[in-house]
Order: sequence, then C-alpha cells, then structure tokens
Amino acid sequence: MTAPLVRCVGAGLTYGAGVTALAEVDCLVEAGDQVAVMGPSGSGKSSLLHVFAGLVRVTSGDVSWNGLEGSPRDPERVGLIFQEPALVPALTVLENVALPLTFAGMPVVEAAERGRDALDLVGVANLGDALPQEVSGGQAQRAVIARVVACRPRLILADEPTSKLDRATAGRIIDVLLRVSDDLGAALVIATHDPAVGGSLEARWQVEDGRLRSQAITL
Ligand SMILES: Nc1ncnc2c1ncn2[C@@H]1O[C@H](COP(=O)(O)OP(=O)(O)OP(=O)(O)O)[C@@H](O)[C@H]1O
Repeated sequence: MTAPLVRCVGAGLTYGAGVTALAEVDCLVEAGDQVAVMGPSGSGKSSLLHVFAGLVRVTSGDVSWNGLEGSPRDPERVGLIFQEPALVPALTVLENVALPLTFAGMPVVEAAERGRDALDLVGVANLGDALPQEVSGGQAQRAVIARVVACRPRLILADEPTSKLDRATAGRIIDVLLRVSDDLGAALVIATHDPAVGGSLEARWQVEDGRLRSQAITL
C-alpha cells in the first residue's frame, strides 16, 4: 500500500497569544482524493491547508508527507492556489506559468513548451502573450492553475479559489481543477465555504472551531 500524501495525527496549531486555529486533527490525504474542506469563516480551513503545504509547523501532534517522498514546499510535489490569482505583472501569462520551472533550472524553451501545454489544458491557450492586467479574474485564476499544472504536482491545495468570481465562472474553475487533478493523477483539496463548490467534490470535511467534524477515514 502506498503511503498517504499527508498524514496528520493529533495535529494542533496555536498562534501567538493563544488563538487555537486547529485542534486534535486526524486526517489523511491520499492519492486520488478530491476533498472539500468546509466550514465558516475563522474555523481553520486555511490553517489546515497551510499545514498540508508545510507553510506552518503544527504546535502539537504530528504531520508527515511520506507519500510525497520529499518536501511539500517543492512545487513539483504540492501546487498552491489562493483566492487572489497572484501573477507577476511584468511577465506575460506564459512567462508566469513557466516561472517555477525556470527557477528550478529547466531550460527556457522546455519550460515554455510545458507552460503552453498547461495553458491549453485549462482552456486559455490564446492568452500566453497577454499581460496579467489584460485578462479577467477567471482567466487569471486559470493561468495560476496552469502554473500549478506545469509543475505536475502530486497534490493540489486550493484555498477559496473561486470566492472572488461570479457563480458561473466559479463553476467552470472548479470543473477545471477537477479535470487537471484527474489528468495529473494529483489529489485535490479545496477549502471553501460555498456549498455549491463543496457539492462538486466527492468528499467533504467539515471544520468547526479548528476541529474536523466529519472524516470518512481510519488512520
Ligand atoms: N497568522 C495568524 N496569526 C494569528 N491568528 C491567526 C493567524 N492565521 C489565522 N489565525 C486565526 O486562526 C483561526 C483560523 O483561521 P483560518 O484563516 O484558518 O480560518 P478559515 O476557516 O480559513 O477562515 P476564512 O474562511 O475567513 O478564510 C482564526 O481564529 C484566525 O483569526
């Protein structure tokens, strides 16, 4: 049996002056999982994704990434998507998409080729030469997804990726995320407070006051 991509056992996260963001979280993210992390504002959804991404260290319990066989902070292992599509304004969309690959040392021509394939996969092949300020919010979010796709990660973490978009665009972005997760064979975890988004995924985890209320898993 392959190891889970992420395994949390009794994981807790307390910020500075005693704010408990997560408490006694037990969960697994495994290859092929497509999960919505749901809960009200302040319940701990982002904190859980940050822990999965290795961006913050838990203050109690344990987190391991044995199935990733390396650091979760490597974009070729974990791809991150946030609410605001962060693109470098001075670079074209294609240059933005290829950037993590060129940073990692891939030759520019090869990185651009991968970038073009990724833009094609997310449905904005025509926008490679555009600058970020020339594209819509939904198109920018597709470009961010393409940047993740180009790195071929094993796990995609998306934190409220559609909360700035209208409902129709949001639905299309979730469809794109599900499709790229299937195509790459990457697990997908989306934090959302939107029941329509949650309803699109096969599993829903409910977070309340930093605790996971529902998980169909056994550690
Ligand atoms: N860097 C931080 N420093 C101190 N407290 C924090 C920090 N980040 C989050 N918190 C607190 O941790 C708790 C959980 O926050 P978190 O952002 O994980 O919730 P969330 O469910 O993602 O909320 P939202 O839906 O509003 O984004 C909240 O009480 C929040 O104020």
